[in-house]
Amino acid sequence: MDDVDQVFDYNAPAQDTHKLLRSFLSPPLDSNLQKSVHEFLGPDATPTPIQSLALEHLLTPRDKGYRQVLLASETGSGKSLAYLLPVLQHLKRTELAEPRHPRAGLVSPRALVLAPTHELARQLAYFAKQLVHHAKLRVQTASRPNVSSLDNRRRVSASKMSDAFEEAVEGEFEVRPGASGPRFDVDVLVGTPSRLLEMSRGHGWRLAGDKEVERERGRPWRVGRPEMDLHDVEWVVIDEADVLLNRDFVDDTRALLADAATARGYVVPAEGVLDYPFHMLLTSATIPLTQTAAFAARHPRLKRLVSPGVHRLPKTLKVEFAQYGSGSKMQDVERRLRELWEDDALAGRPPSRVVVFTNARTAAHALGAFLEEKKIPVVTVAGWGDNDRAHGSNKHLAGFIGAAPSPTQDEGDATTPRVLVSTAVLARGLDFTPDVSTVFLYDAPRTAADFLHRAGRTARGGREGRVVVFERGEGRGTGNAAVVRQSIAALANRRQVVRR
Ligand SMILES: Nc1ncnc2c1ncn2[C@@H]1O[C@H](COP(=O)(O)OP(=O)(O)OP(=O)(O)O)[C@@H](O)[C@H]1O
Repeated sequence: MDDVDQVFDYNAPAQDTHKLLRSFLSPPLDSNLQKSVHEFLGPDATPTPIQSLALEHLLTPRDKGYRQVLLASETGSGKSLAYLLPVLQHLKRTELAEPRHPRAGLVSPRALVLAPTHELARQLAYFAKQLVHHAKLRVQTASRPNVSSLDNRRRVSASKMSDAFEEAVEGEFEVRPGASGPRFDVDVLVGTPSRLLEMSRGHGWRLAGDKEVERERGRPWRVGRPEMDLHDVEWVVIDEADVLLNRDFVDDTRALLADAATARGYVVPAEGVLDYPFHMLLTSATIPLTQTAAFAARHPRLKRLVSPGVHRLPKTLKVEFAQYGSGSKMQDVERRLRELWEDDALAGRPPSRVVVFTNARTAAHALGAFLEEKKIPVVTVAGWGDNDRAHGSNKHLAGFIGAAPSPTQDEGDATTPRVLVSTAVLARGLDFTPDVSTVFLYDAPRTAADFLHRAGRTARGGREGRVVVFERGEGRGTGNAAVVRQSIAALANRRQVVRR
């Protein structure tokens, strides 16, 4: 695991949040949004520090023009609400004022929310839908990965479209504009950069001109019709920005931003300052030093709203270490699970749910199979196609994440999975239910960011949680275990600079 001082920007000054008002009523939030917030979080909910900062700076902006803002705070501190409230309020207030640019048959969103996985996109869309219940905005997900967008040739009537919007409770509805139908207004469209790019450029755009593909098919590749018009985009939110701007995602993310900017008449410079013609919000639980340099070059106006807890573990999270010896590590996991459930039974609690992270996909599958053999029902999600991952809904995560439909089995049923085994694929952004009070790190985390994000799937929203780090207790590998402990201790001790 890396040296935290070398990877995180501890000098990005955090704001002193003590002076900010701690209420969802002030600064003024529209009453319909207030109502939804209180329905969702309870009548006594107060904003978390990052939410106070966002309400203060984004709800009543002091500067004119398009803003570029980074919201950075620890995992589980409510960043989704922090950015959704200002975006939704702005969209509501301007829904009649802003001239739209209708183009028949295309989805025409006013805000894009980008997330690294389909699961997170669906969960965010579900959450946003709860928030606009009274404000009546239209939120949609574009994340369904298994449906070919060429299906869109099927024409959809206007009434079917609006029915489909109503039915899209879980965010499972695929946006399917008709080829010649009316324009397909969406206020907020949530999706992965790759799916959104496909909507902007047409299905299969990446394969255009690929000689090998053409040779295999025996004919030129035909790119599908674009499904989305980006003229009306006023907001782009990049959730988990440290991931979406890292080397795996940055090309797609930047390409989508460029498409939106171009659609709005801006010539995107290859180098130098990027003044996108829309508001850009970035969120992250970590500020990598590598990105600080990139922001300075391309987004010098970027305003950082940083909570003092950024780069830290949630205060309510306990860290434990479990040593394994020369025997089977999988048996150790099984033993720990059974001990946990025995403790739950003794305390009269329902058996806890546990998320186990491995580093490699093969290890996740092996552990999942081992536990199943031991009659412990498991959901394994380590890659494409696992457990219906591709089927366009979060049903495979039922019981583990809030926005998934409730499990159909009886909660006390011994066949209900209480263990989710996954890899990096579910380590980011997902808001696991309070039932997930324990996270196991089966493999030593490779980086400090991996550790923070995996551990941070529990102890969310101020709730208690526990992360158990499996480490080698003897023989080869103990040196690495010592390094991991040092890095975790450094994370606990290191403080963000605070601007007073
Ligand atoms: N003001 C609040 N009071 C109590 N609970 C809250 C509040 N705001 C959000 N929550 C709850 O806290 C949990 C975490 O919120 P959210 O998923 O937005 O965190 P996050 O900061 O985006 O985390 P991550 O960095 O892991 O993506 C959710 O269950 C949410 O409902």
